[in-house]
Amino acid sequence: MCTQPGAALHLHDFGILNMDWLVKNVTYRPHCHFCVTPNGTFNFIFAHPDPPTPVPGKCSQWILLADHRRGLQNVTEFDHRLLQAFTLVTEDPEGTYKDQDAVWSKFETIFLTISGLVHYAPVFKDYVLQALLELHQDRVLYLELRAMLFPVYELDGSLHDRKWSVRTYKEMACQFMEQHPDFLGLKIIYSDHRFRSTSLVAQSVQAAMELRASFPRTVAGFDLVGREDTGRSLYYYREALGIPASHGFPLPYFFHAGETNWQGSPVDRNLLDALILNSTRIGHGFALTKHPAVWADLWKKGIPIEVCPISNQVLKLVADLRNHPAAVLMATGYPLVVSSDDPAVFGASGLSYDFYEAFMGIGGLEADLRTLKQLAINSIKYSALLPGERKAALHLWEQSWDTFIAELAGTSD
Ligand SMILES: O=c1[nH]cnc2c1ncn2[C@@H]1O[C@H](CO)[C@@H](O)[C@H]1O
Repeated sequence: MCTQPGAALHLHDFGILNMDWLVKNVTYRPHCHFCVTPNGTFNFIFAHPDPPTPVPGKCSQWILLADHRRGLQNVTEFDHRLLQAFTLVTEDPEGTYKDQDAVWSKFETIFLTISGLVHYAPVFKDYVLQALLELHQDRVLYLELRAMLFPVYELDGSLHDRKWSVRTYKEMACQFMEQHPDFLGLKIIYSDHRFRSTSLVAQSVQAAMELRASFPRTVAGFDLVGREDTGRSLYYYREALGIPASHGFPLPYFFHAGETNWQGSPVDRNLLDALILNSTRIGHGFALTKHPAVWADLWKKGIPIEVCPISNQVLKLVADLRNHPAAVLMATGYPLVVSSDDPAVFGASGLSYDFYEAFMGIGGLEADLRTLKQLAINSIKYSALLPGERKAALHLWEQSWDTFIAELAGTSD
């Protein structure tokens, strides 16, 4: 199914582009080294002439990948091993990931593993362009990216700061838009991990305010990411998250909240704090139906839930999509947007697969073209686009929807 999904509002920086590209393109570039950690996972670095010595006990000596491949009998098998290290895909998911701890552990390891590849400046730029291409081919017209903005490095080890990364995201998006006038760019939701100390999160909130002030059209706001069940609650960070308001600085929040199967824990209570902290949208909001009062209040304020069906299945929040809480939300008319979270890590791509799942599994037997249309319109309506940008996006989307319908009518003749 290649519909007109509109905007992708819930995506994470380096989980969006097919991991095959990292294996086949990036690891074949010159000066790519790898080492192996005591747990058997890979680390990568691009460096010339020599990479810095790894911290003893943390990783083996660096090995130049080109040399390593030259010495191998079966390069395809090695590349397959790399690909397996970059995704959650396995032939035996139930056996491989016995519980949520197992799947989340590998999930976080993947982001660490690919970090040395994607944070190398030339790769970083190409990643953005390639990812936009993949999403654009899937007819996504605009995206909002949760990005951690870790330092990006050059071959000589010099580092770029967050501002450089935001500027580069912006430049790459502009470059892409010049070649694809039917694409409307991206915005960044700067994100920190919910495992960090309160003082570090306070620093990140301040950094978010500075970034938002410097790039008001590119930086949409701030979020806290990472596994909620084992991470810290929004309440835990209340002082840090109160900093913008205490300065009279309107920093929009886009919180992950209630991405849990539990009820009555600080984790599902994140929904309450997301409401109190005026979150613009809620990521996942899986626990929402267990909190009718919060549900009603969020609804009154028009706060949409970002639903990521494949992510919820892979990370084991839902066994049967037909019982996804979003089915209840959709049946009641609660505003939803569908997104794909980290499609590359899940072995999917773009946004279509999640639209398909939402349509087939969550929408029920009466889901039809109107469902798809509403979801796409929601993705533009609830985006962080400015009013003028939103109007343009809606106009562009309507044109592509009309073409899509005409094509559909044509094929059924
Ligand atoms: O579905 C999700 N829920 C919570 N955190 C996530 C999800 N997907 C990705 N990340 C977080 O984003 C970081 C990479 O930018 C990952 O390290 C992971 O913690």
